[in-house]
Amino acid sequence: MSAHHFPDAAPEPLVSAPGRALEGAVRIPGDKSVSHRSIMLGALAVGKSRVSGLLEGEDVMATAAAMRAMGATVTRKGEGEWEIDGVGVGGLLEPDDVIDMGNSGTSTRLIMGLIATHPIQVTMTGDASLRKRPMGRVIDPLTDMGASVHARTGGRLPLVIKGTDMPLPIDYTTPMASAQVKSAVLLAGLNTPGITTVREKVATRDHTERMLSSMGADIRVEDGTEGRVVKLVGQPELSPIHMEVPGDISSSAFPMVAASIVPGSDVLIRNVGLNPLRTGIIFALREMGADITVENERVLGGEPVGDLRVRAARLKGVQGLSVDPSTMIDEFPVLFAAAAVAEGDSRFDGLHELRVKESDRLAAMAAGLKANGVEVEEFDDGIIIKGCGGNVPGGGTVETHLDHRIAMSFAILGQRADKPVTIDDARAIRTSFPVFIEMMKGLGAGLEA
Ligand SMILES: O=C(O)C1=C[C@@H](OP(=O)(O)O)[C@@H](O)[C@H](O)C1
Ligand SMILES: C=C(OP(=O)(O)O)C(=O)O
Repeated sequence: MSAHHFPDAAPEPLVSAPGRALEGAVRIPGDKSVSHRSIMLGALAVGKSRVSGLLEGEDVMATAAAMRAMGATVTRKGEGEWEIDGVGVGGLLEPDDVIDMGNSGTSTRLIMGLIATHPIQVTMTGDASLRKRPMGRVIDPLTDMGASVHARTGGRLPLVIKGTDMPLPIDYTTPMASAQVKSAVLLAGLNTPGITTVREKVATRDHTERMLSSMGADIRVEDGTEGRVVKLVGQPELSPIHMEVPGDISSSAFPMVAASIVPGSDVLIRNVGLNPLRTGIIFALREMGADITVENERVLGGEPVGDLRVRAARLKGVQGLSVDPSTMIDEFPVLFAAAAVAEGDSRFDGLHELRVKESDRLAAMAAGLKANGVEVEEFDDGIIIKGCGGNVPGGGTVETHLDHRIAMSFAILGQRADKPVTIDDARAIRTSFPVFIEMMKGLGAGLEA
């Protein structure tokens, strides 16, 4: 059960200080984006889906609970082994209580898409972080398709969404680079007669498209001069999924940065998902001088995977990246930690989306870096970080604002701090990477709960 069910429960601080050089091989838990989608789409298939390597973090468990509340049978068979008995497209039932999405934006926005074109009414809520996040970006297109939504001011949770029994296909251009918005519209398009079209100026992660295609849906993706166009033919019969979820590259980013910045480190990260719309962090770190090699490339569950070997390197600052931010959107906080240790200043921009994640990640990183003696300048859509060219001073306490990525980023930064870095509350780490602390300690990191 997630932390917000115990609002009075004590926070769990974490102290990070240098350990030894990081060494060893690890297998990162399953990809969060793929895990969510495997449960949602398994729930809409006809028959029994089997998924292994599922991420058993709180966010994915929120998705599982919601799909159960809407009639699917979602069963844990063993560690990471799950079975989903689908109700078929159009078969979702009205839950008899509020559904609680915890800390998870992906669960909320994608499931809103599913509800929008089923004739059911659902009340959704979430934790203090999720209740601050904007849902207008999905409310707008889902309303065009026929759903009605009553949300709190600013399109915020809790909200009531009433799906339509007469859905209309739409041709929608996403106003911001967001795989969640794209996926919400495509999932709504599943129970909509005709062709639903989503256009994006820059391509975002395409796990929904890949999984739907593997399940037999008629879905076409075309890249043109104005970006990417995805067309889905509605009301398919989806065959069940049988897949192994690749390791989460977003989680891998933490040991990747740690091994890069701790002198003498040499780490092998096995089985990492290398979908080209997710690999920005590898290129960004290499632009800063990191030593990362990809070995043993193969395909798993319709997604490319490989092993990453990361050796310590002297990182240098960068003035803007040549990498598209949407290919590494969740990895910026830990990249900022790398920039704080690097030699020379770094400037990152075009990152307005970071302000609407589990926390305002530009503000939270700027505050935490400053508290630990790093000079930064935060601006509207980015940040300038003055690299320390080695250890950061440290000694500060970081406010995580219920944001797992902020907590983990500072746990990594503490590995190169003169004085320990204190994280006010590490509980949010369970949303995406429950074994993080244990795994990092196993590699040699100095972390004390
Ligand atoms: O579709 C997904 O699984 C996700 C999309 C991204 O969000 P946006 O679509 O808001 O950019 C990302 O930040 C999130 O962690 C997962
Ligand atoms: C932004 C994230 O997730 P979500 O939007 O699903 O809460 C994340 O995991 O960094």
